[in-house]
Amino acid sequence: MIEFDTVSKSFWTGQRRKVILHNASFRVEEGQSLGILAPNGTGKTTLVNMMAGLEKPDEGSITRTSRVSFPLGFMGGVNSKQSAKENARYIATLYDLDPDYLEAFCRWLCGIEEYFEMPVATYSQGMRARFSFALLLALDFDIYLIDEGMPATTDVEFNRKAGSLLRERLKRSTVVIVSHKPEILERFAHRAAVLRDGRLYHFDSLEEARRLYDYAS
Ligand SMILES: Nc1ncnc2c1ncn2[C@@H]1O[C@H](COP(=O)(O)OP(=O)(O)OP(=O)(O)O)[C@@H](O)[C@H]1O
Repeated sequence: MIEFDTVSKSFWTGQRRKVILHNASFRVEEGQSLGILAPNGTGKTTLVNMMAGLEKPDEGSITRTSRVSFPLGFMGGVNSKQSAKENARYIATLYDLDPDYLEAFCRWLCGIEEYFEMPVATYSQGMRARFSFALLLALDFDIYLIDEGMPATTDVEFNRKAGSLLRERLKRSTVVIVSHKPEILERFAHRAAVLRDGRLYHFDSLEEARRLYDYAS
């Protein structure tokens, strides 16, 4: 479970206070995937980062009682001076996994050949995305956080392998996905919320959420 209790978050832009969340209280229970619709720039990434524990609220508290993933696509936990191999082996120790397994899994899924032994700083954006996606798939979480849908890389083989693994994983996990496109949420969640002017409006169905979203856009 992830629980937000009277959470507020805003940023000072130098001219005004940009409110992301105002006094929000809600829960994400295991088994109840949630899609959050929000226009660009309204705070999707900030919200997901707070759920992951990467960003702190200004006020209120966030409690996690499940294993919550880092956001799909997040590279913050990867040391770019080290290779994918070194990163994978180190991250395995943090999650109490067999380093040989994590290394072999990421090597197989990424398909980045000799770059697997080179510093992550030398990778293309696509190679980085593949590596972080592989790490997320190698680890087992109860709740997966997805910012703007599945990152489609330009590598067809990777998309095929990672896409089918992710779909399998998500069948038995809970997903929180934020997006500005309702059609992206459809594949993952039935319950939905709309983030608007710092407030989260919750609905039992995506259709209802979509009505408010379309109306207010
Ligand atoms: N550290 C910060 N300082 C000031 N403003 C910030 C900071 N982080 C985010 N913002 C602003 O807060 C707003 C929400 O940012 P966020 O990245 O969460 O939105 P988003 O909905 O994910 O955006 P996008 O759809 O464009 O990726 C944006 O206007 C952004 O410029």
